[in-house]
Amino acid sequence: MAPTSDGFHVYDTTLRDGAQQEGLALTVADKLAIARHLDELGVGFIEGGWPGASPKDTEFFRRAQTELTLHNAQLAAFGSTRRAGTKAADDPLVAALREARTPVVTLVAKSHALHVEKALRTTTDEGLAMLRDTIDHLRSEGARVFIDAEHFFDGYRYDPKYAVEFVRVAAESGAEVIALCDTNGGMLPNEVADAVGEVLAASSAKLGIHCHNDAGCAVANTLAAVDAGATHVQGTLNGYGERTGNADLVTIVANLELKRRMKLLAGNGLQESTRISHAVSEITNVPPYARQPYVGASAFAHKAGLHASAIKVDPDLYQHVDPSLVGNDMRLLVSEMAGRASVELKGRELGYDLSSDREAQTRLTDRVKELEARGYTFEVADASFELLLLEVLEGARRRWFEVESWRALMDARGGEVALAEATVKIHAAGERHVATGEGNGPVNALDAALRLALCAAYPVIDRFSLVDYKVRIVDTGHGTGAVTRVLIETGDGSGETWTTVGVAANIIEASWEALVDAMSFGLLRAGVEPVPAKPTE
Ligand SMILES: CC(=O)SCCNC(=O)CCNC(=O)[C@H](O)C(C)(C)COP(=O)(O)OP(=O)(O)OC[C@H]1O[C@@H](n2cnc3c(N)ncnc32)[C@H](O)[C@@H]1OP(=O)(O)O
Ligand SMILES: CC(=O)C(=O)O
Repeated sequence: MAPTSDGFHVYDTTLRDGAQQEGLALTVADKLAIARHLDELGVGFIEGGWPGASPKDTEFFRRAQTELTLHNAQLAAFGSTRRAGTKAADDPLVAALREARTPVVTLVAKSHALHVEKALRTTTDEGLAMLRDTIDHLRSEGARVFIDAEHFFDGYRYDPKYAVEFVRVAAESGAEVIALCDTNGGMLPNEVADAVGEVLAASSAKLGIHCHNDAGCAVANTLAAVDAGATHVQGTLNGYGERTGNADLVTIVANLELKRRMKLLAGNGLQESTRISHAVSEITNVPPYARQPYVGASAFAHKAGLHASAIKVDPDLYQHVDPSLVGNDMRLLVSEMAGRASVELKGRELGYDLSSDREAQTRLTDRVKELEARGYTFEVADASFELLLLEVLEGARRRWFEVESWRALMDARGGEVALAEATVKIHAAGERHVATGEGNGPVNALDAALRLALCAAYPVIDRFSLVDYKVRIVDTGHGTGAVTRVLIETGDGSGETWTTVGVAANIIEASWEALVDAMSFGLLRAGVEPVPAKPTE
């Protein structure tokens, strides 16, 4: 039976469990900024952290009271139940939860009998008393209380009676939600579904699900729990989290909204999800994962020629959903696996209509395959591909300058390169330009010299800068004589960048080719007229 979305909770724990990811360290300002993005995404609850556990999280909740205006979400403070043998009213960490003044408090409590005995070093009766007492206390202070039943599924396997009793006590004490946690992330979907179904048969509690991805099943387990009757899902943006991460909240929600027809996010949240996922990556400084479902840069990128030929007829033939539903875009990749349809669609993406010129499609496809066999790669070098496309269409390479000669020298002293120097001689705008550049390496010096020579003819070049430079040996059988591929990313200060490729046996020569394409494409983008064409030899 399909679940309904009435009263269904989408609960985000990026700022608490997500922040437990190795290498992720958020400032209070970062946390506030991410909370605003999550609210814009339209989740129902944002777990902000554990007040009292660290000064930063205490500060986050203090500042949230005045600096965070949420339009869709309620803020939740996370913490544990009172310690064994104490009173909730006297527990300093419970006091910090009260002082966070959030509408919701989420308490983590141990639902695995062995963990109560071994980790808390107390009895299961005391474990249940800690749960009951802390819920009572926080409810009497006016908070809505949710429970994270830690290690629930392992605990259910170990001692189902205690695990079910835990859920019953939590619900009877007034907890609104009991989120069953696969804390160690080792469950499989059928195990989760069975346990959720059985607990629901034994209790009327509202159950939630909180999964980790250690067995690669976090999203599948979450969906299995929803199918079995859970009505509260927890996850993190981009699947951040301890070890292999938490269930990716956007993937969960996209699956439920698009495939189960549930409306879960406020407003048009789902359509904003790609943008928000990437905006949060900027804040966390964790590079976006290109193959992330729905929102990754490669999620709707098509490389195989046969796929492109079907997509040309109808994109749905090779896509499980329309990318615009999650704010993503379809992209066509041109490579040695391209066919005519690939280059036609890529051309369309770049603003060129090749649809009626089958012969040009064939020539371009053949040229791409021939160059890729020599080590070029066009799927990431759109700018070099566009220059190639124009060359095929026009029968000649567009040029903005003629290269008379170039050279690069290195001066090594005491075993270290002290200076690299390059001289470039070109003809542009009817004149000969000679420039010398220096740099910390020969490519850097060549870049400086070429830029200087070109600036005299085309002042716009001054805005161009090298953003990234990557080298790869593509023919590993030849040691130092192998073929080298260079990819250069160039920007013009507007935030837009373009990538070009060069291939040669010599790294400097490969870099020069990519640099020439980089400057040429920048001039093309800037609308500068090329010099009159010479036919391609
Ligand atoms: C599954 C999860 O991810 S839950 C979230 C986990 N997150 C974190 O641990 C991050 C924040 N944690 C912290 O800053 C610290 O661990 C604190 C402040 C919570 C506790 O610090 P400390 O007092 O130094 O103790 P420590 O880190 O060793 O934690 C163990 C204590 O917590 C108690 N404890 C552990 N789980 C629970 C629980 N669910 N309920 C009550 N007490 C608990 C243990 O019994 C132990 O108490 P004891 O010191 O009296 O023996
Ligand atoms: C509470 C929690 O994060 C867990 O059990 O995984």
